[in-house]
Parts: sequence; C-alpha cells; structure tokens
Amino acid sequence: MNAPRAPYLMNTDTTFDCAAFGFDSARIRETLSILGLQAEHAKLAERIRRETTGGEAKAMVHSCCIALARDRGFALIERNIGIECFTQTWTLHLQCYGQDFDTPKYFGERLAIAAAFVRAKIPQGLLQLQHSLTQQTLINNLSVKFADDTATLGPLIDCVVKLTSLNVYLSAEGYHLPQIDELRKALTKLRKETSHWHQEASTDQLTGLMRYNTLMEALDHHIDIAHRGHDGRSGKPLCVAMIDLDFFKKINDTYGHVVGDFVLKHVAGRLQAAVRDFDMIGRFGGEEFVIIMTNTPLELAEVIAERVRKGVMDTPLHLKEFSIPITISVGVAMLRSGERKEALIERADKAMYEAKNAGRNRVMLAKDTGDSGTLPEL
Ligand SMILES: Nc1nc2c(ncn2[C@@H]2O[C@H](COP(=O)(O)OP(=O)(O)OP(=O)(O)O)[C@@H](O)[C@H]2O)c(=O)[nH]1
Repeated sequence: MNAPRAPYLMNTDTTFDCAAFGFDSARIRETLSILGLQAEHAKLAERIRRETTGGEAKAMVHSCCIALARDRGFALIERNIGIECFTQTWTLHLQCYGQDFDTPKYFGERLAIAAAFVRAKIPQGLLQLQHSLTQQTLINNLSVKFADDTATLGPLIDCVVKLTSLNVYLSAEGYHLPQIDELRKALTKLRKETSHWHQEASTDQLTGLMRYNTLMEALDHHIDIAHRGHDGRSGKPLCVAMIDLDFFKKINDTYGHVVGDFVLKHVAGRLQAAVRDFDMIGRFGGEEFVIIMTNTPLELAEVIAERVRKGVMDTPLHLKEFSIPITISVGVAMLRSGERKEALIERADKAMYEAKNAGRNRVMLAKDTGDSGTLPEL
C-alpha cells in the first residue's frame, strides 16, 4: 500500500522533494545508518502495523490528541491547520507506520510536514510532542500485546524508538530550512541596505563621484600598495591629477548657482567618460576634482589628463538657449618613494596653479617627479 498523502499538505505548494531540504540519497543512507535503521526494521514496522496501528490508528490518535490538547500551542493547530486535517494526517501516518522509511518520499513528506508547521507558526515542540505521544502509545499497546513474549517485544520497541528518532530528526530538519531561508532573506536585505548606505556615505550627492574622505582613504590605500614590497626604487608608479574648473565663479555669477551645479555634474560626467575603468575620480571640494591613476607612469598620466582636459573643452554644456563653454586646469604629480598623500596632493595642486598662471585650460606636470615608471627617491 502506498503511503497516503498528508491532507493538510494538499492545498499547499509543498513538494515532497527532500533534495530541497538538503537530503540526497547519500544523506538518507547516512541518516539511517546513524540511527541504526536497517532492512530488518522494515519487517518489524510491518509487524507493528499488523498488530496495532493498522486497525487501531484512529483510536490511538484520539487518545493522543486528548494529551496533546493540553499544550497551549494546540489552539494554533486548530486555527491554522484544522483538527480534522491534523488528525487525518496523523491517522494515515500510523496506518502506514514505518512503511518505506528508507525512501526519499518518506523523508520528503515528513520534512514538508514540518515546513507546513513552520508556515502555520506552530512551535516545533508541539510536533516533537506528537512524535513522543505516538511512541508512548505504541510502546504501551505493544507491551500489553506481547507481555508474555519479551523476545518479540524487545525488537519491536527498539524499532519504535528508532523510527521515532527518525521522525523527530526529520521534523527538526524540516523546521530549520524555512528558518534558514528567512535568515538568508533577512541577511540579503541587510547586505543590500548596508551597501546602499555605504554607497550613500561614500558618494558625493551632486556629482555622483567619490566624496573627499573616501577619495583620501582610497589614495592612502593605493599609496601603500605602490610602496609595498619595494626597496625604495621598484614600487609601482602612481599618479594623481588635480583638476580645477576655470573661471567657475564667472559661470555662477552669469547663470546662477543652480546652473553652476549643472556644470559641476556635467564636468563629472566628462571626467568619467575620459578616464579608464580603473581610475578613481573624486570631488576634492567645491569645483576641484582629483583622479587617482594606479600603476600609471607619468607620461601615460599626462596623456590621460590631456584627454580629460580636451573632453571637457570639446563638450560645452547646452542648457536651454545657452551653450556654456567649460575648461579645466590640471596638475599631475607622480608618487615619489616614501611620499605620503598630503605631499603628493600638494605637488599636484602646485602644478595645477602653474597651469592656471600659464593661461588655464592646460595640463602641467609637477616638476620634481623624476623618471616615470619607478617611484623616484625623495
Ligand atoms: N554652483 C556651485 N558653485 C560652487 C560650488 N562649490 C564652490 N562653488 C563656487 O566655485 C567658485 C570658485 O571660484 P574661484 O575659487 O574664485 O575660482 P574660479 O572662478 O573658478 O577661477 P579660477 O579657479 O582662478 O579659474 C566660487 O564662486 C564658489 O562659490 C558648488 O557646489 N556649486
């Protein structure tokens, strides 16, 4: 006889797929082996069905239910599952007691029942109590039936205890999966929120570029990498470009502060379009930006800075009837051996002011940078 399906699972989307609960055939075998359940127990279970549960299942469930009803959680079964459904399922399980206990179907159904209990918000203890009452009733019945035949009674009781262990174990596992799923969902949500807040905290609201603090942290980090493992001569080249908009005050004065903000946003976009994917751009403050170029010798940094300058110059901002020409002045400096970020930024800033003094809209290199390709000594 095939094990009938538990009634209160019929209207759910629950499958009896025990693989979904992490039970493949190897784990089923392992579980049975740990619990000491073997082929002989199939025969013993069949005897138990014949002697007791086959004909007395209904009466057994009825007496167990009286005991179970004393538990406060029982009201939840009444409300969320329905007593008839619950007792029907229990009766069916008793009628098929231990049948096919070594099959994925047996495992899947018990795991799914526990999951249905979780969904119905019924405490795990109640399901465990149900198993324990079943065991007790079975042992009582068998003890009465085989009072004079302890040789038969012993293995039957052993079989009941082992099958109860299996059922209790499966109900605990079935309870954990939805709980782990919930935890996983909560964790994913938390991770998303954290990454959102991290993004918010590290991004300049107006331009979408890195904020000053994040930019400086990144610079510190990459300077460490550039210095690390070298003997003062063989570190990886790192360059920074300090960028300042030309006559930005005039733009503000002419078109207003709001348009000035649009210009800053527009320039940020141009900078991003002109650099390489791995270059880092941040807003240094007001109308100043910084590009960090890792693993980049000075000649290459100059080429990139020139591309950035041209990109901004060639793309005026079109806003309503206005076409606002924008230019930038850029100072580029390459990290020297042992140099910290403050000194590096200062040299790039100085070069940028030289670009301003030389007529603006140009790129100037910090003079004392030394040979490109290696970190020059101080
Ligand atoms: N719209 C807008 N303006 C800003 C912002 N931050 C700074 N500014 C303005 O940027 C202008 C910078 O002006 P200055 O430092 O005189 O420099 P400049 O006019 O660009 O001239 P040079 O740098 O010498 O070419 C000031 O008017 C600031 O008010 C901002 O977030 N939005």
